[in-house]
Amino acid sequence: MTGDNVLVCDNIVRRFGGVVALKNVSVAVRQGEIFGLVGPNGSGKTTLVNAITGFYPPQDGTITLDGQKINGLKPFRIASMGVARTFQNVALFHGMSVLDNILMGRHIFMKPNPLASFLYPWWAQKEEIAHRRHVEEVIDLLQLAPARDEHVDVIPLGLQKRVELARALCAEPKLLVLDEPMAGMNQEEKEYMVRFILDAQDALGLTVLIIEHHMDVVTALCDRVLVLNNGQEIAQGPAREAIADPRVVEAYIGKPRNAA
Ligand SMILES: Nc1ncnc2c1ncn2[C@@H]1O[C@H](COP(=O)(O)OP(=O)(O)OP(=O)(O)O)[C@@H](O)[C@H]1O
Repeated sequence: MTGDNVLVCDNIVRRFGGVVALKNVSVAVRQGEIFGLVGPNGSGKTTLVNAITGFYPPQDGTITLDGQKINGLKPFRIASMGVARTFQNVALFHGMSVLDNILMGRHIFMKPNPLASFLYPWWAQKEEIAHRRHVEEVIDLLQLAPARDEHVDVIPLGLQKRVELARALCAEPKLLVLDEPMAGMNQEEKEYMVRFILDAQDALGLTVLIIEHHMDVVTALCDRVLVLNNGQEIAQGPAREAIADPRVVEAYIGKPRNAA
């Protein structure tokens, strides 16, 4: 699995005590695609994302980003190599505005150098303007301008999730990892979010790995999917085909009583 793959996970194993959360899971995400991670509750989706982002490194197997091995690296190192992430439960900085939260996405590019800033203030100013320009582009893309000065604690959940997406986009990721970006949203909010993700992919040429439970969202967004059950792959391939696989249907709704 090489070529235009941004992310390659090869035979990933992760145990928690006696629970084997991932059993030899392999997946490759291609440049520019939206790849879905699907499966019933407890099937290992978040564990795989945690392995990729360095929160729970795998005990076996290899993970590479653009051909570079990343398993074993700390989360901040993996983030600085170009993996940005949103969380199942929104993780924004409380007490701060929408704009300040989004600006935090640029921190991986900020290398404070007081001496350089003192000697060359124009240089620091130029850098600040470049950060602002990128942030404004993302704000426009996700239509967040009307909410930019609001406190994140008082805006609706759908908007909070959009702010989290904006913050991740500001990191200019090679790989954007979205953990259930539609969780808790109503139908209208979900449709908006699908549109924003597709627009962002189109404008910024993103590569996305997304955990998603809503099958209408999966088919609207994903080029390909990996379906997990009990920590193992049960299907992988184009979204519509994979989720129609009888093993996937069975994992979600169970076997009919009269089946052999
Ligand atoms: N930190 C942990 N400690 C112990 N067990 C864990 C831990 N994280 C995950 N597990 C176990 O690993 C298995 C897979 O969990 P995981 O959260 O990856 O599933 P999931 O597919 O993301 O589920 P959901 O859709 O409900 O979020 C479960 O049995 C879970 O209890």
